Amino acid sequence: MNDGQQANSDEHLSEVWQRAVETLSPGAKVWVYSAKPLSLHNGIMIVAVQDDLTRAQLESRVRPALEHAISTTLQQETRLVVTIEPSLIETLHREQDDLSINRPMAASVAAPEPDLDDEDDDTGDEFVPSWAERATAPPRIGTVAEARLNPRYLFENFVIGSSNRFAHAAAVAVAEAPGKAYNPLVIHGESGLGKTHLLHAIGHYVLNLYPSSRVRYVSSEEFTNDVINAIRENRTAALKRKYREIDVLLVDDIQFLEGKESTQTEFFHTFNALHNENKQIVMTSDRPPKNLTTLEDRLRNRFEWGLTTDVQPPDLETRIAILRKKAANEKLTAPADVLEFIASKVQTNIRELEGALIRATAFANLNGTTVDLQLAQIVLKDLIAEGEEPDITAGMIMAQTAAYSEFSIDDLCSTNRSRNLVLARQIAMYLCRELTDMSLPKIGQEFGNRDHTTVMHADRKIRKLMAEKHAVYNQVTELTARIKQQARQS
Ligand SMILES: Nc1ncnc2c1ncn2[C@@H]1O[C@H](COP(=O)(O)OP(=O)(O)OP(=O)(O)O)[C@@H](O)[C@H]1O
Repeated sequence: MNDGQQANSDEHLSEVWQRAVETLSPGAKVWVYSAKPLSLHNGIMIVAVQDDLTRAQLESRVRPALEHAISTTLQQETRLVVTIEPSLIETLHREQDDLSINRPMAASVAAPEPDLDDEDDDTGDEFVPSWAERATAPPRIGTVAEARLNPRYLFENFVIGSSNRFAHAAAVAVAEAPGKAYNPLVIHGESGLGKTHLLHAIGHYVLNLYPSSRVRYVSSEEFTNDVINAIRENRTAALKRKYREIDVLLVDDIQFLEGKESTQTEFFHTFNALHNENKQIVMTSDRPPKNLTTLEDRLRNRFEWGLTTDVQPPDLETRIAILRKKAANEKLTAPADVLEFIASKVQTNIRELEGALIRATAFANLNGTTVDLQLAQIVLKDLIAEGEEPDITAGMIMAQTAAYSEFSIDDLCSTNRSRNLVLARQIAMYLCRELTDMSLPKIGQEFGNRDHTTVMHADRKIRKLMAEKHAVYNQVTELTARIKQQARQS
């Protein structure tokens, strides 16, 4: 982004913010008068206030109204992240003196961003992220960068789809303003869906943005071992230094803390020490914290202080995009029909998805041949049989959607066009596309003999809505889970 574009984007940010503020009641306006919008990226607006009290009031009283107003203006569901900038008071006074009140202040946060949203960007190798230019900013704190991060787990290599869009946006927000956006951030989801990738990506991003910050990545198992060894060898002071004298703590798989009493106690104190100092904590888990039932209440409770977000299995388009990116990054050659075949067969675990691609290309390499569809089908036969999804029918999808939306199957097939019913019908059509092998005309037939273009339109519309509206996304995700469960039982 050049200077002119940056100025335009600052102006846009400021305008969106002002419009939202104008919709507030006079009582609510009191809490936003000194707030400053800093950045707007991927459905997250970061706003700075000068102290904890203002942040708490803004979060509890004004947030819903502001989010609603901003989302309406932008026509995109937007979350507000409130950060604290104590220097804001002075800056405000200075700026008011200058009569340039609307100019965003925190250059380090509002500077141009890499286009993280571009799912088709396969030019990762040449891409120089704009934060690389900012990396010369004065060190924020500390002098040692401590991280063992996988160099491939970068935001640039992470393909965004409706299944992970929110988790990705939250991760970027946290990486841009550690300790200020969401603290702690917990990302949960089933195995192989990108939680560790996002955790490492946060670490890389922070280290690029703030080269001297101290980032520590640890799995819960390593943390447990460290605690056990420290106790045994009487080195608890060193343990405390290791985990408390850092700026960003990234903890993978916190479900493994369950049932480990002394580790939980140590983690509790570590958490408190870091959180009190506004140091960032990010954790991953295979379940939401509230379902970590054998974790001490006080820990579970703290895990819910910040933001909890999930990653879901990716849809077909995202799976294909992930394979394309993987093939480009690893210089693997596989034609489009092979990628589509693998993506259509391996649906629930990205690690397995990548594994299938690597297996097919490795087999071809070893045999001095190239990968084609026939070869992929033979090589992956066993893996695909294992991972086969239960058979899902249009009837199941319609029955579950009808029950969920409180309409009847007849309603879904009728010509009635009331708003809620149209949405439910379109979701059901979309799910037929996503979860079955039925052709467009066949789906149309199932829904009261509709034309295939109606199904195509529904499919496109729901994809778009899922990317824009968290409510629709959640609805579709929940319905998908119910349908799969029914299919498994029948
Ligand atoms: N959205 C994505 N784009 C590109 N690659 C992805 C994406 N999601 C996951 N991957 C890749 O899939 C593999 C598995 O991801 P990862 O290890 O982060 O999963 P996880 O959720 O942490 O699993 P587990 O709970 O088993 O540790 C990694 O190689 C990762 O790079």
